[in-house]
Amino acid sequence: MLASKVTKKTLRWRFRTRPLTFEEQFDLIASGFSTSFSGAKSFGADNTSSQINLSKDTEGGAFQLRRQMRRDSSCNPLFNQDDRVVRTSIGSFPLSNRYYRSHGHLKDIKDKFLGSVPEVVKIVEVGPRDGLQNEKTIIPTEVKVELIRLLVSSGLPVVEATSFVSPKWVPQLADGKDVIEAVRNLTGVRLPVLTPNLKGFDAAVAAGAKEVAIFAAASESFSRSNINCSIEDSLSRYRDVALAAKNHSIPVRGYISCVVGCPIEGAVSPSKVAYVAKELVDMGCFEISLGDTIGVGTPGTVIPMLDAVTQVVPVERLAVHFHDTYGQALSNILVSLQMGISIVDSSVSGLGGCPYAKGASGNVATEDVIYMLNGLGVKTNVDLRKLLLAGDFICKHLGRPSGSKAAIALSRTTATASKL
Ligand SMILES: CC(C)(COP(=O)([O-])OP(=O)([O-])OC[C@H]1O[C@@H](n2cnc3c(N)ncnc32)[C@H](O)[C@@H]1OP(=O)([O-])[O-])[C@@H](O)C(=O)NCCC(=O)NCCSC(=O)C[C@@](C)(O)CC(=O)[O-]
Repeated sequence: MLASKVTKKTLRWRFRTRPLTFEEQFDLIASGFSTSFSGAKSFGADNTSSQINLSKDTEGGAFQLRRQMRRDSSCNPLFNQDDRVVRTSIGSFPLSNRYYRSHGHLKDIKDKFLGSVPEVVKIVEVGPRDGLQNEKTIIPTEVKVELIRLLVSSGLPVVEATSFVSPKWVPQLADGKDVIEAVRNLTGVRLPVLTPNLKGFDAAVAAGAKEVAIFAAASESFSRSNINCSIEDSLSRYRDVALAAKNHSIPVRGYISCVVGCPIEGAVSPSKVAYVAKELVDMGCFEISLGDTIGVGTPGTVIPMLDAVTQVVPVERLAVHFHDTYGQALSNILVSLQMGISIVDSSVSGLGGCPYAKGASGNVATEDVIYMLNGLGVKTNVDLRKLLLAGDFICKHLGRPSGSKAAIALSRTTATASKL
């Protein structure tokens, strides 16, 4: 054991010859050594190095050992970080992705216990639309545009930018045209917008939108409260939108709200969801996002719903869209992945809710989803560090803490680590 006979000299020797192992690092902490990280190194995974400062109050007083240590990706994640730090309003984030990575043998275990969790998941960021549509105050257009830019720069492949709905119904997104005009030339990302009818579709295309989304519901009452018409009327309206989109070669995504529960009707039958999903696919939607609008679902209700929908729509064309009202979103996402879903909607900092679903709290936070997927070794292309900055940016603007537990914990963990 390292801890029992540790001296300044032996520590120096060990640090010089090789990085400390996982167990040795924990031994050090257990034996009363303090650790902190400092220094500044270049970007890039291969040539970064970390400086670990160790100190211990011994009989002879405190001594410090400072040593440059090559970064070792197999090390304990507590130490597995480079030392660039970003300071934000809610704390300091290490610039490295600070999370507990899966180890090499995970694949076997995953195969055994996690079923068909995909290797790559596409995240559809809905914060600028689903998140901001629910804010009490109107967010300035420049802030929305900057949020989208920050989200895009984090590597998110799809960022739902805004809506072209009636400004009387959703005044928060009345500036959809200005937002799209400002971001339409961003490259390497898809920026869909919500369009409830042909009027919205025409306005979106005129502003430069290259992808649209239509939104139906599996609950009659919710359809009337959200878009002021029955499910059948909405489908007929959406057929017109889908046809117009086809003529413009514009891809259409389809949403279904209330896939497990409705704020007015209660439980929603899986067969109803499957029916609407099939109709949306038949009219030309390339992807269907299944929304638990009021976040009441648990794996117990999500599994039968997905089972019914996957009978009529290929699983690779399905996305899940969970709100975290009851704290069930991540477990619902995990079971969805196990059932073969590989597209997940989420919202930075857990922004959101639906203005026509009373009590619907925020969407699952993108940071929390990425943290979980990173832990599972699932690729997303999203840089968690940059995502944290986007979340910090919007939370600062809104003047409230992040709704992402991972974002809050990462800032706290860093603060604690530097005090150890
Ligand atoms: C669907 C309508 C328009 C029907 O609204 P309506 O009042 O029944 O329609 P209307 O045709 O009688 O139009 C009323 C007025 O709105 C105008 N109008 C009509 N259409 C548009 C348009 N596209 N853009 C701009 N203006 C429009 C129209 O021109 C008219 O203006 P006026 O003559 O009175 O001056 C309305 O109910 C509406 O905009 N609803 C949108 C509601 C909404 O955005 N909800 C949130 C998004 S859904 C969601 O969040 C759930 C989801 C997707 O995230 C998944 C989940 O979580 O479950």
